[in-house]
Amino acid sequence: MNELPRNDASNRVSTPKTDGAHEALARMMEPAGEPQRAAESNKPRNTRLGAATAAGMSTMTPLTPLTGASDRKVGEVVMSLNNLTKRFGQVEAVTEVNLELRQGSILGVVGPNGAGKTTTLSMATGLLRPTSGNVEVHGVDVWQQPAEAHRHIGVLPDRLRTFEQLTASQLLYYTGVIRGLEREEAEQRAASLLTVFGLETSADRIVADFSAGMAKKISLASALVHAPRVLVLDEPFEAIDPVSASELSHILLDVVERGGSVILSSHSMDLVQRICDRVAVIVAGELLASGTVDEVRGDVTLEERFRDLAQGTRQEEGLDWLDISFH
Ligand SMILES: Nc1ncnc2c1ncn2[C@@H]1O[C@H](COP(=O)(O)OP(=O)(O)OP(=O)(O)O)[C@@H](O)[C@H]1O
Repeated sequence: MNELPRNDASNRVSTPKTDGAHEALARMMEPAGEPQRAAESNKPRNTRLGAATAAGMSTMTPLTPLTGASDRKVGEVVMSLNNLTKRFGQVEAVTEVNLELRQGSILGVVGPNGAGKTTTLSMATGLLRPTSGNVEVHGVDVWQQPAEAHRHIGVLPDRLRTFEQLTASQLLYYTGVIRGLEREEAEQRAASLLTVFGLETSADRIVADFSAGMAKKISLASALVHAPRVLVLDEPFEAIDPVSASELSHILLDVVERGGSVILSSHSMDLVQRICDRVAVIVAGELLASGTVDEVRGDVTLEERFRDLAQGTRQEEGLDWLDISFH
């Protein structure tokens, strides 16, 4: 059983004992050729996974106890978006976006509504064909060798498309099998992921009956089942309650500590600032800033920087006419 954090400053670095789920996630995320990392999974860690969900709910302070993202050591480039452009008829949704994701990094993509975040991430994962430009993951072109590329990528798409008439447990199992896992391995991983995401008690429920947040969690679990090296997550925190958001943050931190890499979009500057080491700001389809969070925000908060960049393209318009309604 996990040791639960106390509701004081001492829970900023909790030291949970590892449980079966944690071990399973460790095994799943283990990059080939680095067996020593598995042994390290027994060390006390600044992470909590789903097994303590219920008991932790009353005591966790969402989004506070995370280690400094800016100190994160990142490695080689694992995904590169090269001159990506997408046109929908007359609309140029994305214009020549260049981005790199490095191993062990969490890259946050931010931008106002309609900026082109989903379009960019959809092109990155092979869901949407670029008008021009290309995407490589571990040196494999996503559009030229889709099967090979998809072995490396786990995707949480914007609009959840899933086999929702399956139970949660079936969905994870079949996703694992489709992704090439042996049946027994798929079964084990499905059980582990249900625990990691705190969905054990909903294992036999039909996914169509899940709430928006639960549906997001099961989709995220599905994205992890084949232990991809790169996770591409479109708004993973949308519709997630603060406690689950905190747990999800820790899961993502666990993934990158184990050698994975994450690119995610979010509207929460606070969250991006806390868990991402790098950030990219897209406005009106163009990449206006990218780099470490500190580089991008400069001497203001990320939110202020974001507002400056986003408002630079927007016309001021008042609602003076609305006064009439209140007279
Ligand atoms: N299938 C499509 N057909 C036509 N236009 C599209 C299509 N998909 C996206 N667009 C347009 O491309 C632009 C970028 O949309 P996108 O969904 O990538 O923005 P976003 O940054 O993800 O927005 P949000 O934060 O609101 O989710 C918008 O102008 C949108 O209307």
